[in-house]
Amino acid sequence: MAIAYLGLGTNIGERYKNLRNAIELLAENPDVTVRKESQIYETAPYGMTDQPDFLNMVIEVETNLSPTNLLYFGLEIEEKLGRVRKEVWGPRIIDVDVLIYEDLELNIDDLTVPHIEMHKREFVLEPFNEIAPKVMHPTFKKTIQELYKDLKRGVMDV
Ligand SMILES: Nc1ncnc2c1ncn2[C@@H]1O[C@H](COP(=O)(O)OP(=O)(O)OP(=O)(O)O)[C@@H](O)[C@H]1O
Ligand SMILES: Nc1nc2c(c(=O)[nH]1)N=C(CO)CN2
Repeated sequence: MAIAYLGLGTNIGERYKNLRNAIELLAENPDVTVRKESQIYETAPYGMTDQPDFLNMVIEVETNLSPTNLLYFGLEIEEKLGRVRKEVWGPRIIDVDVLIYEDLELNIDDLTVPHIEMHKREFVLEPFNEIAPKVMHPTFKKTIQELYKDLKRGVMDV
């Protein structure tokens, strides 16, 4: 069993329901146990700012799925909930990102773990810090709490 952290985001339709549906689908998989859920945060759009506000949260799962299969399962959930991929960073019914998977550092075809942008995103680090401040980012060798503090102070050395 591995511990992994997933970031969920939505800014179209019934946003609260989209998050609940995604968690329900994750929990229905016998190879995934949802262990912790952060609160739900309403966040201003990052990157492409001309789009509706998001609801974001981070969850901790225990899983028998490999990192790649966890990614694929997340993509399956996105499809089931009706996400149509239009533009990178654009509006979405649900986005499931694999943030951290144990202490693995992976850079393979369609998966980079830890998520390549996670340390720059308050909408990820704030909920992550709420449920798992002591988890170590394997590349930067800093805890989530440290990364979150750095981001808030505007430290750009990571
Ligand atoms: N850690 C990861 N978690 C989720 N997707 C990843 C990860 N690493 C690479 N990817 C790839 O990125 C693609 C996600 O594209 P997507 O359209 O969701 O990007 P985005 O959500 O707009 O941007 P971002 O991934 O920066 O949040 C997936 O198809 C997947 O193959
Ligand atoms: N606040 C917020 N902004 C975003 C988000 C998101 O989940 N929350 N996801 C994006 C694409 O991955 C781009 N911008």
